[in-house]
Amino acid sequence: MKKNYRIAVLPGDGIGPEIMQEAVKVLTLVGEKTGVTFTCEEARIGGIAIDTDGTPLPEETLKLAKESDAVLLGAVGGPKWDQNPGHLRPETGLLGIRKGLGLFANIRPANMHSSLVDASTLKPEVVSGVDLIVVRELTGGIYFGEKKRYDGPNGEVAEDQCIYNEQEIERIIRVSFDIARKRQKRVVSVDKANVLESSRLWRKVAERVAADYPDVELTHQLVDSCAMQLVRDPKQFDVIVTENMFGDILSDQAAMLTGSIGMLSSASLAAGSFGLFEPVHGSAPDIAGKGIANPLATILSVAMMLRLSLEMDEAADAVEKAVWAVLEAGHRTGDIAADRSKAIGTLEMGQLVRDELNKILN
Ligand SMILES: NC(=O)c1ccc[n+]([C@@H]2O[C@H](COP(=O)([O-])OP(=O)(O)OC[C@H]3O[C@@H](n4cnc5c(N)ncnc54)[C@H](O)[C@@H]3O)[C@@H](O)[C@H]2O)c1
Ligand SMILES: CC(C)[C@H](C(=O)O)[C@@H](O)C(=O)O
Ligand SMILES: [Mg+2]
Repeated sequence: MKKNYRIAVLPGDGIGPEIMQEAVKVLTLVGEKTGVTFTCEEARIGGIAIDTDGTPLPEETLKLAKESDAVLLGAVGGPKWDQNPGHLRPETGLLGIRKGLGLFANIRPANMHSSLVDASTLKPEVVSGVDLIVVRELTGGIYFGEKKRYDGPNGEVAEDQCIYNEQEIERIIRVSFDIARKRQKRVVSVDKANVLESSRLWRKVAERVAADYPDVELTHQLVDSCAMQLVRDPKQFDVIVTENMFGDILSDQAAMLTGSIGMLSSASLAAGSFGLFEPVHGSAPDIAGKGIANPLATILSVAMMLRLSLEMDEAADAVEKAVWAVLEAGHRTGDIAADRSKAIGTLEMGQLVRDELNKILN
C-alpha cells in the first residue's frame, strides 16, 4: 500500500456530478482516517466534454487517467448527445477510455442486502441471499467491431461486426475462474453458441481454460435461457462470465434483483491492478439536478477501487459496512424506498454513510 494515490475523477453527465461528489467525500474521509493522501484530479468525459472540448474523450482526460493509480467515473450521456454518432463510438467517450486503458475485465457484483429485500419487485424468497458476479468482457465483441452504413437495393443497410479472438476470450475466462476460486467455485459461461460463431469459439476456449481449474465447476448457458434463469432462480449463480453485449444486458437485469440499479457498483480492470470504477447505472437524465439520485453504487465503487486497485482492503470493508449500516437503519433514497414520501436525498445519504464510516474507522 502506498501513502499517496493519484485518482482521476470523471463525473460526466446528468447525475454523474451529484453522485461523484458524495463518493469523493467518502474517499477523502478514508484518507483522513488512514493517513493516505488521495490526490483527486477532475477531468471531462461524455456530453460535457463534447460541449466544452468538441470531443467526448479529450486527450488530456485519457492522459490523466493513464497517469493515475485508478479512475473513478460517474456516468456519461443523455438525450442531448445520444444521437451524436461520435459519442459512443469505439474510439471515443466511454468506449474509448475502456479501450484506451485496456480495461478488458468488467466485474459487476449483484448482492441482495437483507434489509433491501422489500425494495425488489421480485418475491423475497427468490431474491433474498442473491450473491452473484457478472464478469463481462469489455473491450471486444460487437461494441468494437467495424460499423458500416450504406445504401442497398432494399434501402439503407447497417452493419455491426462481432469479432473475438482466442486470446481475448481466454483472459476474461481466466479472470472469472480466479474470482470463482475465492467464492463458490462455480462459473456459468453465457453465450449463444447455437447461433453465433463467436460464441462457439467462446465455448471452446472456456472448456480449454477450465482444464487448468479442476476445482471450479464450469457450465454453459445460452443467453436467452440465462436471462430467464436470472429471474426464476438467481441463487443458482455464483460467477457468470460472458461477452460484452450479453454482459451489458444481463448485468442490468441482475441489478434489479438487488432492488435498484442505483445500488450496483462495478470495476473495469486492465491486466495488473489498474482499474476504472463506476456505477453500473447511467446518467439518469430523468432525475438529474433534483438531488435525489442514489449515490450508493458510486460509493460502493470507491470500495471496489480501494480493494482491487489500491490494496486497501480494510478501508474497502469499512466503506461497505458503513453502507450496509445506513440501510439497516432504514434510510432510503427514492429508488429503494418502499414509501417514497420518506425518501432522503443524495447529500443526506452521503452524509449518513460518512457518519457511519467515521465510527467504523475510529
Ligand atoms: N456507464 C455509463 O456511463 C452509462 C451506463 C448506462 C447508460 N448510460 C447512459 O445514460 C443515459 C441514460 O440511460 P438510461 O436512462 O437507459 O439508464 P440509466 O441507468 O441512466 O437510468 C435508468 C433508470 O434508473 C434510474 N436510475 C439510474 N441510476 C440511478 C440512481 N443512482 N439513483 C436513482 N435512480 C437511478 C433512472 O432515474 C432511470 O429511471 C444514456 O445516455 C445512456 O447511454 C451511461
Ligand atoms: C453507455 C453504454 C455504452 C454502456 C455499455 O453498454 O457498456 C453502459 O450501458 C454500461 O453498462 O456501462
Ligand atoms: Mg449497461
